[in-house]
Amino acid sequence: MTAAIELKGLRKSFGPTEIIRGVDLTIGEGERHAIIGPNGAGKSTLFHLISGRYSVSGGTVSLHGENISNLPPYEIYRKGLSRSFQVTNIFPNMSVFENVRCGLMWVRDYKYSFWHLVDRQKELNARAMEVIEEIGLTSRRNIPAGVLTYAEQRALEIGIAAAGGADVIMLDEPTAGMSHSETDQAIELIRKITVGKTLVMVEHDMGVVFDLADRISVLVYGEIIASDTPENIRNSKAVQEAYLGAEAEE
Ligand SMILES: Nc1ncnc2c1ncn2[C@@H]1O[C@H](COP(=O)(O)OP(=O)(O)OP(=O)(O)O)[C@@H](O)[C@H]1O
Repeated sequence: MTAAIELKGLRKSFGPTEIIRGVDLTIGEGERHAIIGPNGAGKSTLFHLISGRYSVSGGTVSLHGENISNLPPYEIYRKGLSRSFQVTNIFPNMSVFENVRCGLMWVRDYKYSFWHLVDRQKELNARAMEVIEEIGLTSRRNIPAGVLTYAEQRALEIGIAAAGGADVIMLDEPTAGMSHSETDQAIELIRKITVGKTLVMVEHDMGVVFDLADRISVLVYGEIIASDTPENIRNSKAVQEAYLGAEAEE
């Protein structure tokens, strides 16, 4: 298996408290991988360590075999890893179209000269329209993004995360706060938009996780206690005791 992401002995402390306590994890290219675990297990922290928002206290993060530990997020992005945020980070006063186009301008290896931009106007516009079509917002393309419904904003955000051509997409709780039908639509969108890419997501909704993920890692108190197929995770006694069982009892 070729690794899209490889974590080796990864550690993160905040002051004296160690939150991520030696994580080893390999996520294969083209895999859809979910990270689950109880509240406070360190899922978001792990997410931020991979995407470069937090510096690592120990160990390494590799992207396609290259050590990216402690690189700034924009450099990691240029190397092909794109992430969304739990809180939407679109520009509310800009139109849907402009938001997507803006995301596209960050395509890795893109040259940021003005003339280069002008040259690529048509190509950019056409690609932006394709992305908007993919996320089902064609009829909403000219309205300010801030006017979209919550679910539409999340779809836009997922579209922007994928638009730049990154081959590793990280989504933090992509269906949080959605209704059942919105969640179903989001699952389909994520499936569609990540074809041929690697997906890493943190998600609380077990329906989403078991529906989308090829493999699931279970993080408990900063350690991965299991990393396996959905079926094996569902049947794992250790996981049930540490996490799923505890949830079922709630
Ligand atoms: N910047 C920070 N400074 C200090 N402590 C932090 C920081 N970020 C997270 N923590 C602590 O690390 C622990 C893990 O938090 P984290 O948000 O990574 O967990 P999580 O598994 O994502 O939780 P949840 O499912 O509730 O979102 C928590 O005890 C939290 O208080």
